[in-house]
Amino acid sequence: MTDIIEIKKKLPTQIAVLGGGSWATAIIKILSENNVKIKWWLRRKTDVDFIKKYNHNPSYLTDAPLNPRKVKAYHKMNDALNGVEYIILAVPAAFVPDALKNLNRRHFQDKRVVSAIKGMIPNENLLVTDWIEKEFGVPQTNLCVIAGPCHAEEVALEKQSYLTIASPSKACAEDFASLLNCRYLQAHAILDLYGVEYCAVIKNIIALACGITHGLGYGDNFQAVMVSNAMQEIHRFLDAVYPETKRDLHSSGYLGDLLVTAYSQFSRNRTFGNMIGRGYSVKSAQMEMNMVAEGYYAVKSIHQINERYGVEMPIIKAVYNILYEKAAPTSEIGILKDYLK
Ligand SMILES: NC(=O)C1=CN([C@@H]2O[C@H](COP(=O)(O)OP(=O)(O)OC[C@H]3O[C@@H](n4cnc5c(N)ncnc54)[C@H](OP(=O)(O)O)[C@@H]3O)[C@@H](O)[C@H]2O)C=CC1
Ligand SMILES: O=C(CO)COP(=O)(O)O
Repeated sequence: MTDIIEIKKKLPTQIAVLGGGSWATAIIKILSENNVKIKWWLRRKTDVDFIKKYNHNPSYLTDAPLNPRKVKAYHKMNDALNGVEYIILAVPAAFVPDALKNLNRRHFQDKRVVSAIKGMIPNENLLVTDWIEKEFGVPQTNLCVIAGPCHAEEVALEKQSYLTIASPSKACAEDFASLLNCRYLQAHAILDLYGVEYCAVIKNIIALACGITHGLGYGDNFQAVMVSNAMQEIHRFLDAVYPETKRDLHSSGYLGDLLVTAYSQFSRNRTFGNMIGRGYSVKSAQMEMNMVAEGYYAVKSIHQINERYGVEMPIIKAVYNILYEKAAPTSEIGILKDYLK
């Protein structure tokens, strides 16, 4: 009996990763450092074939080698989900309903679901974990999110990084965090699922705002004040929507996540905002970027959710007006200037 338990302990954990972008690729690289088997679903058959042949993602983090003993690529999602303990979602939020449209509750039964997504499901204005619970009946105790200041590009370079794994279930968060710890990454578990998830969504909008102001010619002095004000904005919103007395917004899962995205050269949200500040239209900025800036979709959801709560969120309002109401960036940021202190 003891022998059987020991053998079971040594069996690799089977994990499905859904999504073929930079973050999915980075997460697979991290997980491959541990005792796991990864079944990786990508939407393009040509990408699946390329990975099988060359053990690299042809389109994102193309230099990161993939370990073929641990990683198998699939084009059929059903095959990728077969027999796994964890399902990691790494498709940008706006595409999640379409990507999962052929799945049902059975596919999620008795599995832990990890959202690596920092965005909202548009139209429904739901956090990804809320949507998964609603659509597939996954209990909250089997849900967690990956957050924290971590860009895929730095993971690919094995630069020391940290992640925060949040779940209302301590076991779920700790078990998953233990699968990520490796020589260049530390993951820690916390219990504030919604707080972390909302903060990760809103910080993308703030990074977009930082890009807009940079594009308009504002400097570091202005950005520092805006980021400080943004943290207060996040604080007010979370207190209204999901109050939690033990939440420490200064920790890296919240403030750290905001800082890295607001300041990093790798941030898609900041890059997208910068183009808007420099005079690109939303359409042309999207076409030029070829990667997804979640903040573009998220600002609409947060703006609409906040219509119910009425929290003072001048930065969110300015970004919403610029992206969805065709307001001129110069005048919106001009108005914002008077709010900030
Ligand atoms: N990149 C990062 O450093 C981090 C990203 N995140 C989050 O991870 C999530 C995924 O982002 P990321 O990997 O960076 O995105 P990328 O922009 O790198 O890649 C986008 C991915 O989405 C796929 N996609 C596009 N349209 C669809 C669709 N209709 N159905 C299914 N898949 C589609 C693309 O496929 P194709 O190539 O075939 O077009 C591609 O695989 C986001 O929520 C992001 O905020 C979180 C932390 C860090
Ligand atoms: O969330 C991220 C890093 O923590 C990625 O941010 P961007 O999507 O702006 O690149």
